[in-house]
Amino acid sequence: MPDRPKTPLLDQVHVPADLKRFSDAQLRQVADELRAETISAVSVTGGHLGAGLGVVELTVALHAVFDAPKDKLIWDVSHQCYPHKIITGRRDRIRTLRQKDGLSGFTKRSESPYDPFGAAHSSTSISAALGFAVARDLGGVTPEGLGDAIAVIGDGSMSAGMAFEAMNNAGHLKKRLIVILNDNEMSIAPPVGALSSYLSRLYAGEPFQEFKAAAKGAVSLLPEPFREGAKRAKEMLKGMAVGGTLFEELGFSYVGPIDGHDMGQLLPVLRTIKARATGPILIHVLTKKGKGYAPAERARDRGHATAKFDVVTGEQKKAPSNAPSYTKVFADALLAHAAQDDKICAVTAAMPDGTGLNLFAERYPSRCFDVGIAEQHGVTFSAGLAAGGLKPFCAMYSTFLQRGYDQVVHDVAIQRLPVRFAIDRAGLVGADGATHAGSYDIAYLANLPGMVVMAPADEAELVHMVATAAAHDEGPIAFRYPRGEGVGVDMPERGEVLEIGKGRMIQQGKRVAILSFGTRLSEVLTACEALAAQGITPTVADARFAKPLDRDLLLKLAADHEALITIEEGAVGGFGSHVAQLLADEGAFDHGLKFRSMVLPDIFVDQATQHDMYAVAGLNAADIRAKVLAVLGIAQIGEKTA
Ligand SMILES: Cc1ncc(C[n+]2csc(CCOP(=O)(O)OP(=O)(O)O)c2C)c(N)n1
Ligand SMILES: CC(=O)[C@@H](O)[C@H](O)COP(=O)(O)O
Ligand SMILES: [Mg+2]
Repeated sequence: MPDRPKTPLLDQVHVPADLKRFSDAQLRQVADELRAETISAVSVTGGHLGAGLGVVELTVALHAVFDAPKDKLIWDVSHQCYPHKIITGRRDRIRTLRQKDGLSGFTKRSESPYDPFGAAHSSTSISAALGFAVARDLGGVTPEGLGDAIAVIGDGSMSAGMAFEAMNNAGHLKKRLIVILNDNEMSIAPPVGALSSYLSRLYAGEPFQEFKAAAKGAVSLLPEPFREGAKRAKEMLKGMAVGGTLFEELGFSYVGPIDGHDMGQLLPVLRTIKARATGPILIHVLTKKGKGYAPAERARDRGHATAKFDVVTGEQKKAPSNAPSYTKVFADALLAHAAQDDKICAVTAAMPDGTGLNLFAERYPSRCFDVGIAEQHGVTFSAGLAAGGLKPFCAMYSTFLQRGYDQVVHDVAIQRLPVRFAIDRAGLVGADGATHAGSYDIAYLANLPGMVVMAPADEAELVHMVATAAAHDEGPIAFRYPRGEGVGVDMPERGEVLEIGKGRMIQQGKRVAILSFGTRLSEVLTACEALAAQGITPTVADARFAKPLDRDLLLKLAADHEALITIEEGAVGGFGSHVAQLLADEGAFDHGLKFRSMVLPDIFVDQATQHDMYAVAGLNAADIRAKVLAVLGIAQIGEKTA
């Protein structure tokens, strides 16, 4: 077991109230110990390291000054919440982070009263905090009471429209509300966009102590030692073109920037604001992502997410890979098409590395657009690019595309614009858990008129689907693929354009047919090997398309077998539902066809390995085999037929 750091003061902190006994000097030491404990814990679990290290001092200061759980501390995205978890009664389980039956890697209401609001998708914290503030003032009731509402939001997350919708509303409502802008000049990748440049201009070249306190009276919110500097800063501000910060224009008092690693600044500012704030206030805190751990500070992503690692060397312990990831296969295939067709361009919403578009950006910088955390804009921007005659590949994680759904419907589908949706992280994703599961895209896309929806069974199929999407100019088209490695099949030299709406036969069998959509096909084939030992040979087909369906293939499978099973890595309402609808409409059930649809269960599956999550979902080879036996009425030893 790796050595645990010595943490004499932190050992005395079981709940945040324990911090109140400490002097400011001791709180500084608690922060140091908390940083060491965070590094130690993440070294054995892996996870989001850099963001948490950047807010260690802020976490201690907030909990020392405010009174959680009565005061509602809401972490945006909440990938920075590990230090918060350690000092809110979960230290004993911190080395179970992101594992099956362990602590979630994000805040979660069901996990602790100190997590008043769950998150994992970004830019929700100000809206939620404003809701708490209004509930407090209108006599709302929670078991812990309702005090201050404090949102901590990063500079990357601040770029999303939703954050500004909340600021706009909060400035209007004028409730006491505290927003802490944690500005580390980083998103997952270096942040992009005009807001990022604006934030940099707010503090460029000035010492932290010279607060730009709000022209509208925030100077009075500052503790004495800071007032003089603040007044000087205010004078300076008057001379600047901005005249006041954007946040002030939105109705917030603005305090900052302050050094988020200096408890000597954090504690007095927070105490004064707690004592005096009346309306909405934004505190601009400057931090370093990865602070205090050299390998994270040095890393390109500032230690945003890491595998397990050696604390001394920082070396990550990654399992060797046997096949390229789906992400890399997509990225390489897209590059090959982009080399032939200069109309191809690519859009990512703050996930260049995660979607593989970092490679595209390197090769074709003028045709690659990182729009920041702005999925709604990213989708409609892609629609505009398509309307303008380009061929945009809008690459987003399934779970984040949810945020741009109206744009998919209203701006893309209704106008039949040929946006190519490359949907990564489809299905269950593992350690990030339910918030990041790509469970719904088949259902929410396949119901849209004119939308083509594909899923590759393996990485070679993905290459064909990229080619198919590149060639498809008639309307929107989507292909979805999972997190992680492919299955290790031979790769085609170039992608082949698939016939829209046509599936393929994999093996001919009898009695039961299994129609797979996506990468469960390898589990189906494993199940078939086990069934072969029992003398059962199912027919297996790969649907390739959930929309449009291969009507001929479906009707043939229905006609030639006594049972048909569909399987997909998606929630109910997707592929299987569309198959059932078609078969019902065609009368295929009128003569006794047995039909089963294997989909994700109607629960949010908690984090575990992808394999274990699929076991919970009942979509692994053993479950498929059991389903085949059950539908054929062949009881397994110790089991009933279904
Ligand atoms: C809606 C949405 N899109 C994308 C992401 C992926 N994501 C997680 S953290 C992150 C960067 C956040 O940057 P910032 O808010 O500055 O926090 P930092 O990591 O710098 O502390 C991104 C893009 C997300 N969680 N939610
Ligand atoms: C917090 C967040 O949303 C991202 O950091 C996410 O965890 C990335 O997931 P991948 O590891 O699948 O890229
Ligand atoms: Mg940031």
